[in-house]
Amino acid sequence: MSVSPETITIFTPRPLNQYHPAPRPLTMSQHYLMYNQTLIRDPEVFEFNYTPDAIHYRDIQLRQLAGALSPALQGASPINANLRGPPGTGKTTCVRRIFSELEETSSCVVPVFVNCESVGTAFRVFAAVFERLFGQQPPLSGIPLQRLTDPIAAELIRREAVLIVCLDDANYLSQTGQFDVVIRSLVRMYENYPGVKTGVVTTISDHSFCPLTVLDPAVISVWQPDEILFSPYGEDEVRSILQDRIRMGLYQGVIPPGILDHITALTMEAGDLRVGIDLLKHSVLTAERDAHISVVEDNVNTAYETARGAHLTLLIEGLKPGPERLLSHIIQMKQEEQTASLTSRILYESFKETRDISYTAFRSWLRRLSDLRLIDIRQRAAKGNAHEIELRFDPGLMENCADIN
Ligand SMILES: Nc1ncnc2c1ncn2[C@@H]1O[C@H](COP(=O)(O)OP(=O)(O)OP(=O)(O)O)[C@@H](O)[C@H]1O
Repeated sequence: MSVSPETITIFTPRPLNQYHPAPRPLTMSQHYLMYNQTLIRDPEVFEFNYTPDAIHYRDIQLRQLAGALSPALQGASPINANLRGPPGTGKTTCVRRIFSELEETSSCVVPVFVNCESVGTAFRVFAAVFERLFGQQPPLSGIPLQRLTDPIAAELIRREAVLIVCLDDANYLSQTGQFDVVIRSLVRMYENYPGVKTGVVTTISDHSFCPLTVLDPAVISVWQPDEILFSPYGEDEVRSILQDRIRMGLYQGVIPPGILDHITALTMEAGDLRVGIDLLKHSVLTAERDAHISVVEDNVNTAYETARGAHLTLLIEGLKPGPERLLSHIIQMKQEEQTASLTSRILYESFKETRDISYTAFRSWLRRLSDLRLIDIRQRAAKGNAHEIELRFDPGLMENCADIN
């Protein structure tokens, strides 16, 4: 929420220019902030679930998603959509935007957003739908799913409404073995409850997760989603998105151009826009703490250490047990310096001694670690198919963040 001059009180942050009384000559003390000054105009802008007004570089994807869901506005079943792309490429942001437009446009569309990382079962998915429709949690847990789907279907029919559920980070449902049952229960609802219309939007950032391998053919034939692809942002795109956040969230001049370049470079290195947004926030807080009126490189570097650790911990915690064990193995080999250069073949041979694993599964776990930018896989020049494996961060730091071994 932005601060307007009318709402300023003694306890609310004031724009910087109100702290510089014009008549007094400039002194060194005016280059430093008072205890209650802030460089942040709108803290909301840096919250992780903030939906920006302008979603740049995603016009095509927004149109595709809107096109798939728009039949719901006429009371018809929407087309299911599957949004795929690496973390931080704007999938969730695009869904939230289209969902809020649907809600503004029609009361006969009920969009429900479910974060599958925290909601891992069909029961909890339908409990979220129940809560959205009735404004309260279902009375019981541990009851048959039908005790939820019956009232949900009746309410949808009563309202003549179309239900659209977004399963954000849907790949997590496969960890609990619930992907098939959740998709099946949603897309085939019309069979048990004639007249009910539903649509499903899935977002998937795990490159190695292929829904078709875990879905029953009978579910696949009804699900049939439009595939919407989200490619990683280039450096100029990252800079411009961050620039936009700066304009919305900070006072003018707080991030000098050279500092934005530095933050952009670090964001590209981390491979996730979230790191850049987090860096902006933490660099500014560090600058405030040091009583600067603009961010300096040291503030960014200090903030980067914190942001990088937090980001790494989140990434590693989100891994499935298989890739996590493989990462742990790579860290161990790197720390023990068993080999000057670690090729995928050497790694496979060594990892295979610890567990029975096919080369195909190994390659897919390796690819997952690379997609998350935890490792680099580089083709070795003039060495046929040999690939070299590098950790993207210091092994000690990775071990600390993951607490794995
Ligand atoms: N095109 C964009 N314009 C402005 N902000 C963006 C854009 N794309 C992403 N963001 C911001 O980057 C952050 C991460 O985006 P988002 O959560 O949508 O990514 P995601 O692809 O869903 O990631 P994940 O797969 O990890 O869930 C959010 O703060 C979001 O506001």
